[in-house]
Amino acid sequence: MENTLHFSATLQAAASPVFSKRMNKMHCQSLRVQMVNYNSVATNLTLSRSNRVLKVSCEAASVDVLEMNKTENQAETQLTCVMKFGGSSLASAWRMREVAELILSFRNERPVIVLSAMGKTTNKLLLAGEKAVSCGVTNVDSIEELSIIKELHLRTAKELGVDESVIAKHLEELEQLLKGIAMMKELTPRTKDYLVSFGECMSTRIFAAYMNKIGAKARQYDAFKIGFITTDDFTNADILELTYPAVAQSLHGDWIRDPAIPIVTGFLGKGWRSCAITTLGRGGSDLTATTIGKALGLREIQVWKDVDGVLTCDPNIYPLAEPVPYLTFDEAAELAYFGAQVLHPQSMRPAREGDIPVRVKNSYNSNAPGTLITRTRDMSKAVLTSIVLKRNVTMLDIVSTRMLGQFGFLAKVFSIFEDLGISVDVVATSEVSISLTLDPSKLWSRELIQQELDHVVEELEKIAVVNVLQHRSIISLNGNVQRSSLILEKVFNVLHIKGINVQMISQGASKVNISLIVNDDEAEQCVRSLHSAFFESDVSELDGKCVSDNGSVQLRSEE
Ligand SMILES: Nc1ncnc2c1ncn2[C@@H]1O[C@H](COP(=O)(O)OP(=O)(O)O)[C@@H](O)[C@H]1O
Ligand SMILES: N[C@@H](CC(=O)OP(=O)(O)O)C(=O)O
Repeated sequence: MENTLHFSATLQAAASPVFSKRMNKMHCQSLRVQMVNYNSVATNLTLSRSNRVLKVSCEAASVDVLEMNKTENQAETQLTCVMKFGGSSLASAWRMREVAELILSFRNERPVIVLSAMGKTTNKLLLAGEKAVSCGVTNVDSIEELSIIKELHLRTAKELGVDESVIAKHLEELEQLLKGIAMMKELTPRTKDYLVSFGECMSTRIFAAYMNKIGAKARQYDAFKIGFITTDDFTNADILELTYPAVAQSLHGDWIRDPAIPIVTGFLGKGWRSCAITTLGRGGSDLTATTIGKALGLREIQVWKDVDGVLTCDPNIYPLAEPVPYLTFDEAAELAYFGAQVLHPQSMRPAREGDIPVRVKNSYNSNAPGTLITRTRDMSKAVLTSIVLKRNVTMLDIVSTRMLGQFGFLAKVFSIFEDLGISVDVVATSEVSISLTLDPSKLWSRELIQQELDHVVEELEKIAVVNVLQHRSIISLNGNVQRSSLILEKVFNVLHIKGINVQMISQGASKVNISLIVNDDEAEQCVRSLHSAFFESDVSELDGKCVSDNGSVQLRSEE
């Protein structure tokens, strides 16, 4: 019945709703799939992607086979994984060398590489842009950040033995752009995106040239030229569905025709109406990586950082933070959403949709196991997984001016936020009042603009008394909410001893998160104490004990 010839085929899935549906069900969004067993074009296709055989009997009579090549070696016809390296992994020529070595050490992988800008280049480009607004055209040459960016990239190219010409045009264009900004005396979100794109465009060009120089055939890609189609929300664009088939076609098509390691710019896209360069929000290269993973139906997505994986809390707040070995997509999304800088908040979505494991690894310590993020994990022993702090949050206490028993109050409040396009983070309600925090992450600066805040308050005051409380922090406790009583008991023990007053508390419907709102100036100390209580002691032993001033657990004093 089935023969075992291996074919690489390009299928026009859009032509067949039945087939598209099946492909979605298999989490195989890629239009290019590998047919392992093949009966006829019209019936009973059995498909596989990389090592996983996805046996699907498909009666898709209208599948169009656009292209079919018989391949002798099935193993080499597909890219296998995506490896993303952030700015922290790529800060210098030395780091680029190490990263190249690391990539090549995975002999059995055929990876797609996604790179961010080198080191702190994105921040420097933004600063240069801000200075250009007010410095005058003739002074653009002397903007310090421009000189630092030029020097870093030229020195890196030189140290790697790569011809400077690979970035010369970009450096020239960058200076022209800054002169344009100086002339216009304004830096719009659209211009900001064009400005920061130079970081990724240059890092990928230097790296691809270096890989070729050392004999590893590589091909550079600008994401905005290979089908990363986004909304036109400059500085925080969303990836559109069209992206998946387009990116799969570009990368897989080139790979089949002429295999070379793809080196893709992270963070960047192309606005579907404007056709201008957009960015996916700070840290957006993680999202580029997971998008490629889903588009190509890859086996694994690796994000390489400068820490041993996702940690139990931000190591900048508490250096004793430890790696979390396993997370679910939902847990990782929650902790990213609540401010853990280690992952982009939207990046888990494509991985979850494609059911592709994400591994967070340390490019400075590749032997560390890192964190594996998958659809499900064993939660039987999990209590608290991580603690995340989001600072400088604005909280609103909104009390209805009407009597008890009035209906429609909540609906009115939320319709005001909807109308003003402001999203709300944490909410707690009673019948006549609502406390909530406003989500600053939609905005480039991650801070709510005062004008917007004034506008919200003005609208809310038509129906309520509003108290604005600024400089608050959200401490988000991610873990097994099935054990919320145990978690809360320990939390309140710690906070009571520390004399910290919780101003609001919310247990999300997501069942992985409990959020506490405290004053900004108490928040870090609070995280440290909670970390000591939960991670530096055996939680099963915590019953009957409490947490001392330094956060360690001891017997209750009255016992
Ligand atoms: N819970 C956490 N786990 C790991 N890292 C965290 C966490 N919270 C904050 N971080 C910070 O995130 C950094 C890694 O993220 P990022 O700077 O975006 O890396 P990259 O530039 O390599 O993508 C770490 O160096 C660490 O300081
Ligand atoms: N360079 C961009 C995109 C990015 O993802 O960077 P990183 O991977 O270094 O966080 C930024 O700084 O936001």
